[in-house]
Amino acid sequence: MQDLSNYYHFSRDEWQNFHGEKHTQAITDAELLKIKSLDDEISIDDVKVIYAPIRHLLHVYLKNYRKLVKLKNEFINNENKKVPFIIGVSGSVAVGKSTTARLLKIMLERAYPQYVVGQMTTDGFLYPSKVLKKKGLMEKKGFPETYDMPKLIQFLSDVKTNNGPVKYPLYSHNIYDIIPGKYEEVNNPDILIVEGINVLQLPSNANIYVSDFFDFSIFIDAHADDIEEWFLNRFIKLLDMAKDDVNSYYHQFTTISRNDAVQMAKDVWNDINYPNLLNYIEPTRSRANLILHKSSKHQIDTVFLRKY
Ligand SMILES: Nc1ncnc2c1ncn2[C@@H]1O[C@H](COP(=O)(O)OP(=O)(O)O)[C@@H](O)[C@H]1O
Ligand SMILES: CC(C)(COP(=O)(O)O)[C@@H](O)C(=O)NCCC(=O)O
Repeated sequence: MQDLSNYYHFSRDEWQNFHGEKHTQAITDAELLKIKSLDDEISIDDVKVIYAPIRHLLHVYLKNYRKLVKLKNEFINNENKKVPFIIGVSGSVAVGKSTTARLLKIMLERAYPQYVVGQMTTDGFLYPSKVLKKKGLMEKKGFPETYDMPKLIQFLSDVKTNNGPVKYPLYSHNIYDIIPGKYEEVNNPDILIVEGINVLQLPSNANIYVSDFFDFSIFIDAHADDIEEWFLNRFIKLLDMAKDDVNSYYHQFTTISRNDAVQMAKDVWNDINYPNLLNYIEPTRSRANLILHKSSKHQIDTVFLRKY
């Protein structure tokens, strides 16, 4: 276990008091229901108890960030240009990064209707399967060397420079590869949420890191046994979705017995995703501003806020 003495530790009960609005509800029941209908997975209780205070904390960081950018521009006699506020979300494969990022996006959009809030994953910066095969890295997908990190850093630098739309490639779980010729665009956002297993890593041959572009970062933490269960559940969902889709990578696993398919997914967890978590993802946890620890069923039981 890493030393987390550099963090304030809060139980769920303690954390829920920090939503910042003394007399009014931080989030209305109608808002909660709308968020819930967009994602049945998230418990309303978590939104109220955990995410409303996070939104308030982000407001503090955002307000300070904007002020600092303005004062810095004044210092160097530059005109005050918008610089996107970037939030990084990290944690294991299948710990719930994209679900959390999606929820944060909705909550921030509601808090700041005047702001453009973007959300993306770093999956698109994995090398395409063709390249991974050539490098003998197909069985290591998700390990640091399977990402084109210089390309990701250039992308984030372009986003911060904010001189027009910036394109990035797209990964599909369905085809288990980068989608050839398909790009998504980040266009002048006020806030960008970037989620990925690799976003807090410090490659030894680099002098600039992905996290240098972050103005706030969150690590989602849980016991490996719980994450394995969530990985297997998601695998089963993907199998169900691929039953009639011959183009899906997962279709091949629908033609063998369910037990054999689940055994294969367990092997993927044990051989790839678990070692990746242990060796390359978990060691980055203590770099995050905020750590959300989940217990079984995805319920967040402890929140760690970095002191300095
Ligand atoms: N708060 C939550 N409550 C219930 N299920 C969740 C929650 N967050 C994520 N999940 C489920 O856990 C699995 C992994 O989540 P996902 O967001 O895809 O993880 P990641 O982006 O880290 O790989 C998915 O099946 C997702 O539906
Ligand atoms: C593409 C990924 C590295 C990204 O992780 P995720 O978005 O699922 O957190 C991962 O989903 C993956 O494909 N890992 C390789 C082994 C596997 O799970 O099939």
